[in-house]
Amino acid sequence: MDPERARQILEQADLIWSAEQVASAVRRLAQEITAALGDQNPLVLSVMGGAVVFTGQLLPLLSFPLDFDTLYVSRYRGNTSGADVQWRIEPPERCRGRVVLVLDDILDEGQTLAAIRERLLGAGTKAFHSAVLADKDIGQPKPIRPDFVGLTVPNRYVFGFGMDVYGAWRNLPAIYALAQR
Ligand SMILES: O=P(O)(O)OC[C@H]1O[C@H](OP(=O)(O)OP(=O)(O)O)[C@H](O)[C@@H]1O
Ligand SMILES: Nc1nc2[nH]cnc2c(=O)[nH]1
Repeated sequence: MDPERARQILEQADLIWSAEQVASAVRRLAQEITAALGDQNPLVLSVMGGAVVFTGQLLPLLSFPLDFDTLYVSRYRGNTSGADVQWRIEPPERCRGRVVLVLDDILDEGQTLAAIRERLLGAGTKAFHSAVLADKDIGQPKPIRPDFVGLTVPNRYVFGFGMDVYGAWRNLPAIYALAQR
């Protein structure tokens, strides 16, 4: 995106969760995940690209044995509304028979995470768990409920901490909502 436009979007956006609030939520999630899965030797799968920052902050706080790999699934593809779920990196073969923890940045309508669960269970995953940094309050039922949720965000398009706005600002340490027109 044109950098001037990116700066303008950030200036007009509303701060939803500060960097310290997000970091605190990640620390709490690490404790909850450790208590639940610390003796399960899980395969942790990070959903590229939005979960990259969440994953990078969370993994060093998980001080128990685990394996790590990535999935690459995309539904929004730089837009602010979702389309079909497209797989760019499929689940690894080694998910078979494993306890799996999927990390994603945001649960919006839940279609992406539900599709991931279906694909992983179909590929022989023994137990599926999921953690999302942000759960969007869409006011409607969702097809999946994550085991671990960091923060709730309002029913607006949000960005920062791995989440993009038209491709920009994944690098922000806090979470913002796009200004409403
Ligand atoms: O709950 P849903 O409505 O299905 O939306 C959630 C998904 O949307 C985002 O991915 P996106 O398709 O934007 O790709 P990205 O991770 O590359 O940003 C996010 O990372 C989730 O995977
Ligand atoms: N960046 C971003 N990606 C999403 N994917 C689904 N909802 C959202 C959202 O609000 N922001």
